[in-house]
Amino acid sequence: MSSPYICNWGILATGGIAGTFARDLLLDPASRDVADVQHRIVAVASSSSAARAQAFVDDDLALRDAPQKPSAYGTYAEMLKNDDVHIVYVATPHSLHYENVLQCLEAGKHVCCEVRVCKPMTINAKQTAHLIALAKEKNLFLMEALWIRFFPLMAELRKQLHEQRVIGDIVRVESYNGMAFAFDAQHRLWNPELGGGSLLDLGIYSLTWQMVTLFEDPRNERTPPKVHATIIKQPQTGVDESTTMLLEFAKSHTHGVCSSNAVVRTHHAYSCVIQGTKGDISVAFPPFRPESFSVALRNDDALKTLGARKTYDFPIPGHGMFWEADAAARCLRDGKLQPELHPNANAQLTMEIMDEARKQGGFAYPDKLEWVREDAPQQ
Ligand SMILES: NC(=O)C1=CN([C@@H]2O[C@H](COP(=O)(O)OP(=O)(O)OC[C@H]3O[C@@H](n4cnc5c(N)ncnc54)[C@H](OP(=O)(O)O)[C@@H]3O)[C@@H](O)[C@H]2O)C=CC1
Ligand SMILES: O=C1OC[C@@H](O)[C@H](O)[C@H]1O
Repeated sequence: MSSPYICNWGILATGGIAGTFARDLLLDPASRDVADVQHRIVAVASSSSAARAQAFVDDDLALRDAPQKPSAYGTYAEMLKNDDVHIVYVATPHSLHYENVLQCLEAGKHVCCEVRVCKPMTINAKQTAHLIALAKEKNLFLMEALWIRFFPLMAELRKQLHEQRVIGDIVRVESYNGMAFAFDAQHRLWNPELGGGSLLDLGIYSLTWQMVTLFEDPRNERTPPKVHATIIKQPQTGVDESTTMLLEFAKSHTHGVCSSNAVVRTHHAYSCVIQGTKGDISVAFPPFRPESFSVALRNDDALKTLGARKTYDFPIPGHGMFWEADAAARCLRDGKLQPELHPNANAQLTMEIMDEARKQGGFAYPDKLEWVREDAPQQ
C-alpha cells in the first residue's frame, strides 16, 4: 500500500471553530476508515498576539509536549510566509473572510500557500466571485468549508434521492435552521460589523439542504431558483433575526421553503423534510450535524398513508470537520483546484441567493463590509 499524502495546515485565527476544526485534524484518520491522507498542523496564527497563538497550541490543542509542535505567530501575515504551510484554514468571522482569503491568495504568489475558507464564503456574491477568479488566476485551491457537504450521510442521501429516486419525483422541501442566541450586540451573530444575522450564519445550512435536494435534482438542470424572501430585523442592531425564503424551481415544478432564525431553536423533529410522489425523507436534527435520515414510503392505498419509517444512521466519530479536510487534502494531492463534491459555483450561487434575499428584505451590511477591491471582476 502506498504511503498516505500528508497535508500541512496553517490555522488562521484561534476562536471557537478554529479549535474544533484543529482538534478534528489531530484525530487518527483510521478512526473514520481513511488511510490515503493524513493531516499535520504546522502553524497557528492569531491577530491578537503570538502568546494567544501559543496558548492555542499548548492548551486548546494540548500540544505543549508534542514532538512536532506547530509554530505560533502573532500576525496572519507572518504565518503566510511559512513555506511548510500547504493550506490555510481561515477561521475568522465571515465579515473578514474576503480580506483574509485575499491575503492568503496574495501570499500564495510567494509561498505557494493553498487556501481554504470558512463558510459562508464571504458577505456578498461580488466578493466570492473575486476570490474564485483570483484563486483560478493563481492556480490555487479554494473551497467553501461547508462541512456537511462532505458527510457520508450526504452522499447516501443524494444517491437515494437522485440516482435511486426512492421517493419518486421531489414535490416539496422544507428546511429550517434555528438557534437561540442570547442577545449581545457585540457577538458575531448580532453584530453587523462582524457580518451578523441569521441568514449568513444559520441560513447557510437550510439553504444547503435546498441546494442538495432541489438544485441538484437532475430535472432542474442546475437552474438557479427564483427567490421570494422576507426578513425580520433585530430592533437594536438591525441584522436579520429571521429570514424566510420561498425558492421556486420552475423546471421541476417544486417549491422549497427555507428559513433561519437566531431566536428560536430548530424543533427537534427534523432539519429538512423532502416530500416526493412516493414517500418522504426526513433529515434528523441538528441541520448542521445530522447523524441520520429516515425514509417512509407511501402505502399502496392510493399513496395516501405513509408506511413504516426506515432509519439510516451515520454516527460521526469526532466533530465531523475532518471529512472536508480529507477532501481538501485529496484535491491538493491530485492537483485539483476545487472539490467535485462542492464546486465553487455552488458557493457563488449560494451567495447570489443570499444577496437577493437581503435585497428583498431591505438588509445591507455597512459599506466597509460590502466592499470589493478595485481589481474585482465586473459583474
Ligand atoms: N462550521 C461550523 O460548525 C461553525 C462555523 N462557524 C463559522 O466560523 C467563523 C468563526 O466563528 P467562531 O469561531 O465561532 O468565532 P469566534 O469569535 O470564536 O472566533 C473568531 C476569531 O477570529 C479572529 N478575529 C480576527 N479579527 C476579529 C475581529 N475583528 N472580531 C472577532 N474576531 C476576530 C479572532 O482570532 P485571533 O484573535 O486569534 O486572530 C477570533 O478568536 C464564522 O464564519 C462562523 O460562521 C462558527 C461556528 C460553527
Ligand atoms: O456553523 C454553525 O453551526 C452551528 C452554530 O453554532 C454556528 O453559529 C454556525 O456558524
